[in-house]
Amino acid sequence: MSNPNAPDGVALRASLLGAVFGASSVLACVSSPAHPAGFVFVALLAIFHILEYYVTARYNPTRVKIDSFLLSNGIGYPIAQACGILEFLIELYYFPELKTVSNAFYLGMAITLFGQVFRFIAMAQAAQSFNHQVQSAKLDDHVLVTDGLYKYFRHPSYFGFFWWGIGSQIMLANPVSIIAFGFVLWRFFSQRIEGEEKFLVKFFGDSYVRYRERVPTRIPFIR
Ligand SMILES: C[S@@+](CC[C@H](N)C(=O)[O-])C[C@H]1O[C@@H](n2cnc3c(N)ncnc32)[C@H](O)[C@@H]1O
Repeated sequence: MSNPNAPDGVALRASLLGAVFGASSVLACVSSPAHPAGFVFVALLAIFHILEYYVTARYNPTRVKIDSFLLSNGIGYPIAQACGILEFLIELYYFPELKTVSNAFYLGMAITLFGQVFRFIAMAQAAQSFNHQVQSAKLDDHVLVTDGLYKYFRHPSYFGFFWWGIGSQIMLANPVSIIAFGFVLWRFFSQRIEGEEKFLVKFFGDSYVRYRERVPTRIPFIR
């Protein structure tokens, strides 16, 4: 069986993501100053995956593994990101004026960065209770987290990623993907939260039921 935390596998992924981040950042600055959104998007995507591993390693070191980069996160995720990039490229070809730097670019980038920081803080605050795979059996060190962002948002890391995804499509000025990402992410988190909370009620009983009554998700239309 292959080692889920093989140092060579970690080093390879970290270096490749770092190289993608560096190259896209340089290209965003030099190669197409009027249309940097595609390169900025790739740079932010690389940073997202680097931080998924970094925050897990820093705040949840007993659970970190190669999968913490979230690079093999089911087929739906790469398909969705590829569709966003494809829409961007098609519209860049046919309607280049749509993709020039505008207020939407800055607004989208700000929303994406906000979502990134939010998720980072949530993962750090949940620490060993955070797990990229929804747990169906309670581990000994799994405690109910109700402080920090969790005091005001019931699922802050999902809230952060929800806005990361929508913000990235606003930044790319992708009208179709803004709507598609909003719908797909909403449906995904709606179902995931429902399933996750069944286990949280099983693990923490009344404490979780009371917490759920008190604290909303703040993801639109998911109480
Ligand atoms: C990917 S993490 C997401 C955590 C949370 N849903 C969020 O968005 O910040 C999934 C794991 O977090 C655990 N979890 C979710 N909310 C929790 C809480 N308030 N306290 C402790 N563990 C929690 C679940 O049991 C699950 O195994």
